[in-house]
Amino acid sequence: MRVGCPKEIKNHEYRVGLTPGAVREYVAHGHSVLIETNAGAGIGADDAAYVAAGAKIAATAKEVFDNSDMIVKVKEPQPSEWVQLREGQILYTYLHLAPDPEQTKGLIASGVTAVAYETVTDERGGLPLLAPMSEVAGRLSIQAGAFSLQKANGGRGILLGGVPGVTPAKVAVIGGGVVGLHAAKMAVGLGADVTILDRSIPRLRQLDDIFNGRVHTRFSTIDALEQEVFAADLVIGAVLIPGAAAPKLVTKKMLGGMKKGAVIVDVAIDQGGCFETSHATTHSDPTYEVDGIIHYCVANMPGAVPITSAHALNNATLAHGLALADHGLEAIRKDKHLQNGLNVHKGKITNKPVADSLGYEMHEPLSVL
Ligand SMILES: NC(=O)C1=CN([C@@H]2O[C@H](COP(=O)(O)OP(=O)(O)OC[C@H]3O[C@@H](n4cnc5c(N)ncnc54)[C@H](O)[C@@H]3O)[C@@H](O)[C@H]2O)C=CC1
Ligand SMILES: CC(=O)C(=O)O
Ligand SMILES: [Mg+2]
Repeated sequence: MRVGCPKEIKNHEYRVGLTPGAVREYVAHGHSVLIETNAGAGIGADDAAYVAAGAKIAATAKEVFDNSDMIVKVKEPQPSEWVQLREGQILYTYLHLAPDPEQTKGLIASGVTAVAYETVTDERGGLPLLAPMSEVAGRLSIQAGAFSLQKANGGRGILLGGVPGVTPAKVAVIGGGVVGLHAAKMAVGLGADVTILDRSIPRLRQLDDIFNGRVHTRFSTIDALEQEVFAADLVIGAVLIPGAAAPKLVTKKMLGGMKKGAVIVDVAIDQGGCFETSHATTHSDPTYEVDGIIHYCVANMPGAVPITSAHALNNATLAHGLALADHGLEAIRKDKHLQNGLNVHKGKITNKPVADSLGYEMHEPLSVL
């Protein structure tokens, strides 16, 4: 198969869909790989490194889109990209369609077969292609929150860990999945007073075991949420209902009960966000204020640390990527986890949470493939 990888064009997105190491694997499987010039610059991989791995270099994104049977990317296609996709081509990348009706229309119109990293599943009920970026974003969320809490950055002016004789800041993490776990690890490491809220009691048990008393866990009711959010200096939004738009758990009214200068980092923003007042921001202008509360809502947080993120992402995407390149649509037909990843095929929506969120008819993957 002809596999292509354009340079990412989203704001401050420095990751790349294929690292040179991944290219070498595709080439070893007999595929040809076309990389847009400078696609790996953000991770320190120049064109020569890709040529050494067996790729050919394309001068433009158009050349990549025109000459590839499968496009491997990181972020959801931007408008200038989705018009270059076509029927018969496979798109393998993050999509986050539920909160993005425009992109969904673009992908439907293109006829492309789009596999979304974030809805591919595994045998243990996890989301293996989302998990590495959730690890990164969870860890980054505390760095972003700590920075935003500094007075000069609009925050309350409190140090997460305090100092001897002064109590630490309170951090509330809403959603104790992968993002929540990694956010809590960093916050605990910095010495903060951390509470994790989740709706899953088995998950709260697991977290209690992992942290061995170093975090508080709370079942997430409206009451519990309100109490923790009102008490917090930093709130991390980390809930997920796979494929679906995030539930708005913290309302605008609740901001009134929070401490002035408190910070929220809504990591779930790529699924629309779990704060009513969240809207997506970019790395160039990551925060804004509503009712005295600083909001950080960057939808591609891992793009800020592309060396870590691109390698972690490629580790996770390689096996299914090779299966798609080796077997084309047959790879999806014979793997229920790739069927869960299929969001759009030949103009039809094939993922139920996406269809339900946006009001489209749902088509079972096997009925359209
Ligand atoms: N902004 C960014 O750059 C990035 C955003 N993300 C996003 O972060 C979000 C979280 O991802 P993961 O941690 O991997 O998901 P996950 O599935 O591992 O964890 C989500 C957790 O939320 C919990 N939950 C669901 N509904 C809840 C509710 N009403 N109250 C409390 N907890 C609830 C679930 O029980 C689960 O434990 C996703 O939207 C993901 O796409 C991930 C990576 C990067
Ligand atoms: C998951 C996601 O949105 C990201 O890594 O940018
Ligand atoms: Mg996004």
